[in-house]
Amino acid sequence: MTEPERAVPALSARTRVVDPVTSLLPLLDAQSPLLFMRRGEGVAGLGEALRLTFRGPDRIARAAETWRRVAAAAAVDDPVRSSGSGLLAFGAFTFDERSEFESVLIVPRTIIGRRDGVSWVTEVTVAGEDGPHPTPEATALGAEFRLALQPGDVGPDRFRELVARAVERIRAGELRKVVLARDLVGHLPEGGDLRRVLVDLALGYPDTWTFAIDGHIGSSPETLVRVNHGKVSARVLAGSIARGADADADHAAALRLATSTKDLDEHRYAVQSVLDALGPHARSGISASEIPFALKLPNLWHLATNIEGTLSDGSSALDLAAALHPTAAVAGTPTGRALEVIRELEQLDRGRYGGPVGWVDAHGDGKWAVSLRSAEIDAAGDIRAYAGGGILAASDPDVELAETKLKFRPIVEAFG
Ligand SMILES: C=C(O[C@H]1C=CC=C(C(=O)O)[C@@H]1O)C(=O)O
Repeated sequence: MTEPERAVPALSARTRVVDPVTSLLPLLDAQSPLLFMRRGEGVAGLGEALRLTFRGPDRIARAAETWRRVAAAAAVDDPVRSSGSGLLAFGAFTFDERSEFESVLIVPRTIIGRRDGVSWVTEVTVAGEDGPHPTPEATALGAEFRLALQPGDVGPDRFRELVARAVERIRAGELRKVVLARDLVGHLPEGGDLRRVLVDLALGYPDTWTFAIDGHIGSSPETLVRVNHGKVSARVLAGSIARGADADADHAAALRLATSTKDLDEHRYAVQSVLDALGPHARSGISASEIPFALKLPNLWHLATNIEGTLSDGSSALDLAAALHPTAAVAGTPTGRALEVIRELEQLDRGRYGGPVGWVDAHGDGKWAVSLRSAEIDAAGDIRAYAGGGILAASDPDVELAETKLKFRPIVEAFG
């Protein structure tokens, strides 16, 4: 059944340069922060001028189409012309089309941006409404809190069992790779200031995308897709190993990862899925380094490949997120079979974990990460965090469990 085209409001966005903002974090709303930031630069949002929600199989493509119409109907005055200035929508999309969670695009009333030493504020007005714009004002962080996240629906033993079952099915030839995840749960104390969690994530993992969108927060090292003036880029991650305890052990770990057939295979599937999805949108070619490099994070080494190209069809960053999701870094190979196996074995609602999170502007430029190292926090304060790993024929359940512990570290420590 096709959904009737929804009416879109006429938005006006006006951007102005402001005095340098030293940190975006104290400006955020403590309970419903909106943020997409890396190395201190990025965008933050206050209030909501527009909230669009999507569900089902075409949720990302429909969001891209609706956003195209919102942007076409909008009046944008943007003298700053930086990445993230002007009109934009933050978005968070579910991993699975069957999720109970909503996929959202949110246009804040006020957007604060920071890049290359320039800070700006964009005020968004909805035609026919001239409600007050929230004033970006730094406020003191609320009381510190510590909470211990506990095993959720897929506890450690069950996860090991699921990995073993997945390995059997891969060895039987049903599929080549599947990404299985497990969960941790907890409860946010009444009035808990989520900016405390974001500060820890941003300080502990400065080279990752720290995000907070519609109660979904995390720090992801993986760039799903970035579009800037017709150029497209992505960073694919898949294949992981623990950091070593000292410099020699650390170097040896990176070398082990870079020469591990299992991890190189796991990585190859993830890169191929991104090249296949981007290829039709960049006819003059997409370039990817032949050999992945080892990306150092505070908790892990990952195999990483940077991908670049020039768009040939005017796709927006959100169109490309729709084409790319789910990559083999979060689903598996072949995709359809991997999704079925994930549903059957995990029986978890991943929410927006593993889905695209980021922003798109009125020109279609934008930055989207794959939500990893992340958690859902609902209105009642219930928290569910997720971490997973790519399973192949050679996977060992104990090793995979240990890897998820490392992947949980950013979010566990930020809450703890
Ligand atoms: C699925 C996750 O990581 C993906 C991204 C990087 C490395 C991965 C791996 O080595 O398994 C996963 O594909 C996660 O962090 O929950």
